[in-house]
Amino acid sequence: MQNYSFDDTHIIDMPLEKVLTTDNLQVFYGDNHAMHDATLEFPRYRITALIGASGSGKSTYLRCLNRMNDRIATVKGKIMYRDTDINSQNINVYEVRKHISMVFQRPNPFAKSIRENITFALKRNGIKDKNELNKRVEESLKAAALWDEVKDELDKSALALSGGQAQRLCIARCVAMKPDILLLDEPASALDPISTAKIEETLQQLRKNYSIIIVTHNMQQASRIADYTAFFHMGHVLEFDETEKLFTNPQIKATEDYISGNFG
Ligand SMILES: Nc1ncnc2c1ncn2[C@@H]1O[C@H](COP(=O)(O)OP(=O)(O)OP(=O)(O)O)[C@@H](O)[C@H]1O
Repeated sequence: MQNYSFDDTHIIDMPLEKVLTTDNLQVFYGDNHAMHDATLEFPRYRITALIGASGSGKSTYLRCLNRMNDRIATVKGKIMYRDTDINSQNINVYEVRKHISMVFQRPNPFAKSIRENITFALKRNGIKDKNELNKRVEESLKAAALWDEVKDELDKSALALSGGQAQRLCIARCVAMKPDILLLDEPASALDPISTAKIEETLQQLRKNYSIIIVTHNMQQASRIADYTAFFHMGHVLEFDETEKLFTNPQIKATEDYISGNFG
């Protein structure tokens, strides 16, 4: 692979209201310094895509944002959310995850009914009122564009759903807790094109009420849905800009080579 300078970067300051920022974020898996100095600002009510080749550090970075790397890696630097550094030691990570929720690559519904997939965390957080629970089930399934398909079978097993439906259920499960930020790690990579399109539509709708950060390998997907895009290369963020600018007029050679398929 061609050597690109890690000093040559183009990272814009976020002109919109910020929902989350990382300041000099670094991640170590033992001796492997997997993420170097990631300093980024994420906008509220927008979609930001993280792109880059396999192993460039996208998932590593994303997992830091709601402390999913605890016990796996050493994470240094600041992650500022509502004036609090959520990367500091004294933070309750379960509280963090109520505000910053993660959807994984493979749909992972619980072996419970569709309804219970949604209500499980709500009940654990003290919501017992049946009407409130029913309301949250309906609202979150509607937000994830799944309600019309499952409203008559809420008590059936979630394991009977298709992959695309199961992934939308996982999104609904997050949304039911009313987080601020949704993190998605390649949520459509295991899905067919129709299910992928449905997930993309769902994310476009969710963007009105949530701030979304999505890892994707799919550059068309990033250019279709993301307002801002960050390009990762070998554990460095080399470029961050409005998606349209990054794809039509990249400022960094590595980004240009990656998006034009001349990488490696
Ligand atoms: N749990 C882990 N333990 C040790 N090293 C890890 C772990 N997860 C990732 N790494 C290493 O961190 C680096 C970045 O990997 P990461 O999975 O974050 O990249 P990525 O850009 O998300 O790749 P992909 O697109 O293939 O998912 C790689 O060198 C990888 O081997």
